[in-house]
Amino acid sequence: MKLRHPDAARQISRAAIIGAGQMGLGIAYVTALHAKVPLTLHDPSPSVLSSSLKRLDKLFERDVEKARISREEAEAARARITGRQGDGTEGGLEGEDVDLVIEAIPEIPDLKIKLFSRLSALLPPPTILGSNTSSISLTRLAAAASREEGQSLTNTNEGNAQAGRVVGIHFFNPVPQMKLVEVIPALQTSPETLERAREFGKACGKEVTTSADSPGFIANAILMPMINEAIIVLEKGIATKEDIDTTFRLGMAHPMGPLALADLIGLDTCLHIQRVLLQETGDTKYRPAGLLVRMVDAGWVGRKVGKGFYEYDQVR
Ligand SMILES: NC(=O)c1ccc[n+]([C@@H]2O[C@H](COP(=O)([O-])OP(=O)(O)OC[C@H]3O[C@@H](n4cnc5c(N)ncnc54)[C@H](O)[C@@H]3O)[C@@H](O)[C@H]2O)c1
Repeated sequence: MKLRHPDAARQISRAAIIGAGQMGLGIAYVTALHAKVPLTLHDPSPSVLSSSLKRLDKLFERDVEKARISREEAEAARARITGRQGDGTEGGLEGEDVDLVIEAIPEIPDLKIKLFSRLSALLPPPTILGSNTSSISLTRLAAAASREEGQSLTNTNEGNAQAGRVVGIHFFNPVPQMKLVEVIPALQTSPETLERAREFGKACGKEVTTSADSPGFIANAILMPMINEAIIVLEKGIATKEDIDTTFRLGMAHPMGPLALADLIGLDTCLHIQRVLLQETGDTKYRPAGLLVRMVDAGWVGRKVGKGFYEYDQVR
């Protein structure tokens, strides 16, 4: 493909990923293996960080055993990943020559807004500030990046440059297997940033789609109401969880049913997304199912803890 913008040709030669949960570690995997970009993987929780690095070792080992990659490729990719405790803004990234940051922290607007505001103060443009958000407005995150000590830089050259390098780079779970990246420009995103994000997605071995900055973008605007409805059908006692999932697997040729998929995504993440959709649209069709809220209250948030709608032996 011909690059339209000279800046878009700038290589990503160093990256940082913030949040080493299920998405952060998957993004680290494809960035190191396919895009061949060295990176630091940050998480405030020492236990999450160490279990994610162990999980990465296992993922590389599994792909070598399955002859998907050679041992040399696996070792070279693993050597590109360094774990670092913290959220990247407390001495983790200062002065680092990073071309791209992708955050994969929880789907909570205030958390992401604070992070973008801190990252923008730390890493000047043209470092791209990417978000793996499933539903939160990139335009809001870009506005947070163009604020300094609470003051808006909107429509100044500096503010435009700060906000123009923010973009949504939305990977799918599990990242090593799923072949899609949804790229979402904020209203402020520059064409160069958009093109570099698309090129990065392709370098990670993914097909890239583009969505406008609208609640839930393409994927979750459609998927989350479906998952929520499946939970409501279960809650009303219309069918068992197995029969709901079987309906989608065998009746609609989905690889997994909506309740099993909700467990894979994480019920906490589903609830956060549903709340963002409700808040952003004001449309009560996005009201989260009561059972979803109760399950999250109970801490039964899916595969990552071993229990959601189903039970799992392997906990991350
Ligand atoms: N789970 C999915 O299927 C899926 C798919 C696509 C996108 N996403 C999006 O990816 C993001 C992460 O989701 P996940 O499933 O990996 O969640 P997760 O709960 O597995 O991981 C989140 C990680 O962020 C860390 N964290 C918490 N607060 C932090 C902070 N302030 N700064 C830095 N790190 C912090 C946590 O320790 C945790 O390891 C969310 O925005 C989610 O919407 C999730």
